[in-house]
Amino acid sequence: MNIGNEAQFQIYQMRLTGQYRDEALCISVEDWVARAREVLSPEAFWYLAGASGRGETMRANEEAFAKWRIVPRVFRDVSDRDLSLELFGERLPYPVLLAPIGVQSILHADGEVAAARGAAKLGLPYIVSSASTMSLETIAEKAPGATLWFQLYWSRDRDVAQSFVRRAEAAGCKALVVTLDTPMMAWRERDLERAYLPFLLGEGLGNYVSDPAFRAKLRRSPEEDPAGAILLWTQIFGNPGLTWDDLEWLREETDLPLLLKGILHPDDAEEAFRRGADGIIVSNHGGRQVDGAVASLDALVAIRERVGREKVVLMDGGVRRGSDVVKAMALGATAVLVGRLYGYGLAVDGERGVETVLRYLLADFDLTMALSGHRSLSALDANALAHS
Ligand SMILES: Cc1cc2nc3c(=O)[nH]c(=O)nc-3n(C[C@H](O)[C@H](O)[C@H](O)COP(=O)(O)O)c2cc1C
Ligand SMILES: O=C(O)C(=O)c1ccccc1
Repeated sequence: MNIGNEAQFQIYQMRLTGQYRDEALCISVEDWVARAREVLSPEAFWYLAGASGRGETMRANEEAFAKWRIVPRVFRDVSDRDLSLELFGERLPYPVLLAPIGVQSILHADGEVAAARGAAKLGLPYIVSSASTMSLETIAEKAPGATLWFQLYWSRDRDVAQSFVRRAEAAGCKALVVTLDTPMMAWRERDLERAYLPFLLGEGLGNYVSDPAFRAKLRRSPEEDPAGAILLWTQIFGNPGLTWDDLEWLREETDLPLLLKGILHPDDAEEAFRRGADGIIVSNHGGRQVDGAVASLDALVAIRERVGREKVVLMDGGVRRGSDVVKAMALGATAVLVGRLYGYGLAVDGERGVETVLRYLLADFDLTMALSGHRSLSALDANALAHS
């Protein structure tokens, strides 16, 4: 059965067999957000839900989807859908990946392991953040079925950056994502009001304190002197001095598919491919960095037009429902990443929450595809849409 019909059936089945548990079942995105808000401290909730500045870009990300409407087609035999795609030689069941989110222990005690396992239940790749609570190796070990990618915060310290790349390869990651929009944190008013930074609590350093190159820079071990490790981290985490020429070093450092995340300008998109990137992720970091930045979906349209049809162009920002995925795909995304959405699932119910919130997103996507007259991703293009 297709995932959409199956999920509907399951929900009604629960009611029929008396297993429907009101407190365990969120359906809409708004339900997940509201429940997450109940279970999380204000600091943790706003860490996840917040943005930079006025939140203009975060809102624009969602509103950009509303500027487009789907124009459904009929008489197209949609009884069986195949929404899979091939990406870097691997088949993905759906064009959806889990975006890197740092310090997931803030959201749930089982943190990244729960999220990676939830993703694995649906066969979706999980992108491990450089700033994960648990080390990449721990996540790989405890979520054995998961397809992992690694997100690199390119450290100012080249030994650490290089060591992270080696570890991503050794842990079996399928791709390397380099995030370029966060060499420093933006002006995040909610976090600043509370003087809240996870790292000050020693959280989010899982990949650093376990790293031989990082440890070699410390006079005393992180176990003996946690404050020393935090201090070093603040000094080497970001690297605002990077330029396009540095990419050559990283490109030679690894044979993994290399994606640049945080691209918004068509000129940068073009340059990325010219310099040997295998893909880009059109993203404004969920509106957490440059407030007032262009919405991801709008940037996607301009970038796809520039780089042509063949290049791998992923996008994230504002993907909340099935129709959003349909629209992004129709506008030229190779696949989309979801960020906060699975964060809410993780907060509400750990592994099961992540699996459920993703299952519902995919169910909605599948049903929207079917009802719009699309049986596969290949036939989906801007012809399927109209401006609202
Ligand atoms: C709480 C939180 C933490 C994040 N941490 C990272 C990170 O460590 N590395 C990274 O590249 N992006 C990070 N991001 C950005 C996401 O990968 C993604 O670009 C964004 O969440 C997409 O927007 P959405 O939340 O609207 O789906 C983070 C986002 C959130 C919400
Ligand atoms: O909050 C973020 O958006 C983010 O990218 C991040 C980076 C390092 C640690 C935690 C989150």
